[in-house]
Amino acid sequence: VQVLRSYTQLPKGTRWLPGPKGLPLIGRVWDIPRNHSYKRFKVWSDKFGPIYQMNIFGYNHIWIASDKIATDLLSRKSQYFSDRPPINNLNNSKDAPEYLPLLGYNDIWKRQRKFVHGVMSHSVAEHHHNVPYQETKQYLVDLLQNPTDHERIAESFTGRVISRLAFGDVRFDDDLRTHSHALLHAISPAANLPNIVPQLRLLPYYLSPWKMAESARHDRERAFFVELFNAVDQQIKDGKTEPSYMRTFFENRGKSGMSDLEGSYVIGMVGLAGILTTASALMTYILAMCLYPEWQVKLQEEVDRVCGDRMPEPKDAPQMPVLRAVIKEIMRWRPVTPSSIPHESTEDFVYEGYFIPKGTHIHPSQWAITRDTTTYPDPDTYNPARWLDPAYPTYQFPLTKYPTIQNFTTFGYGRRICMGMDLVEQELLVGVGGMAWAFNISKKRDEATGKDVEIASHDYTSLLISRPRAFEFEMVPRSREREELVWEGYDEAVRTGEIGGRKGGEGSPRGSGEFDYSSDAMREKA
Ligand code: HEM
Repeated sequence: VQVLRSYTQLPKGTRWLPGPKGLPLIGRVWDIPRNHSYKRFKVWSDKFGPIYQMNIFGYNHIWIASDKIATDLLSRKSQYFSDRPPINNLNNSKDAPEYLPLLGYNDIWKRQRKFVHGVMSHSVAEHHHNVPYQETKQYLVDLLQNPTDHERIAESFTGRVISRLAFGDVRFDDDLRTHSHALLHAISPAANLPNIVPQLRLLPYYLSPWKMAESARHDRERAFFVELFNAVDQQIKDGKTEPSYMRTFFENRGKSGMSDLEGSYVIGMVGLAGILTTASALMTYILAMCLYPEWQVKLQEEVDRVCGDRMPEPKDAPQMPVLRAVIKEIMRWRPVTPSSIPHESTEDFVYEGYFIPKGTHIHPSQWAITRDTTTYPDPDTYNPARWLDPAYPTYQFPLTKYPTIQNFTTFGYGRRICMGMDLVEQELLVGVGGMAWAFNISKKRDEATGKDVEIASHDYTSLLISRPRAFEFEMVPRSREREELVWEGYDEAVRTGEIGGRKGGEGSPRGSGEFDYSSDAMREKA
């Protein structure tokens, strides 16, 4: 029936997109690995072209490996391509007012997106109240003490930032992290079978381990969001004046058209969206500096020239094209969501003679797009020069403004483009800039052999938000003076109340001064 229907559906004068041949109904599902499936989709785009299709489990899917085609469809024709496919492991992801990024293209999404746009624009106008810069002081001190724990430390940094911005209080960072990991697991195809085989959602509750686990996760998340809502309510009653997205919700209660529960969900979701994504990019920076140390040297030269003895600040950005190039290349080289977040079409559409039926799932395949050799020569090499040198097709002038990560392909397209771009930019400017200012990062030296411990260039997790798996590296302060400055900046921020300081209020344990300040040796090595 499926095949027959597809033949009768094709309008006159149009044709189907090319694509891998498979069996009716299941397509080529056996050929799609559960881990790093985006690499398989790239192999097919190399074979079938920058846009191809395949039917899997009754759904028509299209993969796009070209920024131009993705822009043509998802941005220029966004009125037809702004829906989302359902996440089958969640209960009604398209219509329940709970998951803004996963909602269908409907009135609930429009209302929520408008509201979030309003609160975040205010935050952007206020330069996010300088929160990312302030929290970097703790980020650096945490790294100083325990660099091997950099994954948790990066998540804590982004968690503290969004906790303060969204809820006016730093103390929700840990819980936000926990819930964002749980949600990521629930929605990732590699972690839950119903996200690959949609028919599994038809199983009754008592036969479905996925439904049971998801129901428990959902209830915990709901309770947490309500707790956040009540906490801000209490802050306001106590006369605290921290600005926050939730506070804005309270101030406009009734005007946004959202119930209190919906408001708590929307802002809770923004909180969850803001943690693991940016943290992944911070982790990739460490990996990139181990593998391409020459860029650490170039970056540190710029940081020292522009900032000297102080940490980079957002206002330095126009004078720091190398820093912006290092960041943009992180986003290109190892996209945070390499499989992308798919869109769904709401109307039949004909693109250059090819028929795209309504209900098609569209994947702007970030892995393939960022490996398009016409735009990115030698794409597997981490090379920030492609943003700085006029010899490359991606170079843009003036360097006081470009490169910028705003609207970059890895933030998606059209009406569904990421809402956190400005915040990400700030966090990475100060987070990456701060690391370059404070630390030398390098491969770990094997004491026994005296050689570097080799690390993989691409050993990344397979969840929707991808990050490097644990790898060995060294991160040491660039000098005793820099270490002291990191502590001084932190102490000062705690003293003036800019940041809360360490949990439990035990004050700042000073560094031991035990580091091997091998910056000169490292530079030579680089
Ligand atoms: C490196 C960091 C980040 C990356 C790479 C990223 C990437 C993305 C992508 C690819 C999408 C889907 C776009 C599309 O469908 O075309 C998205 C949506 C979204 N992002 Fe981000 N994101 C990041 C950080 C953030 C942060 C920090 C926040 C908020 C604090 C945020 C909030 C959102 C929201 C609310 C959506 C849903 C938009 C919608 O469906 O209408 N993101 N992001």
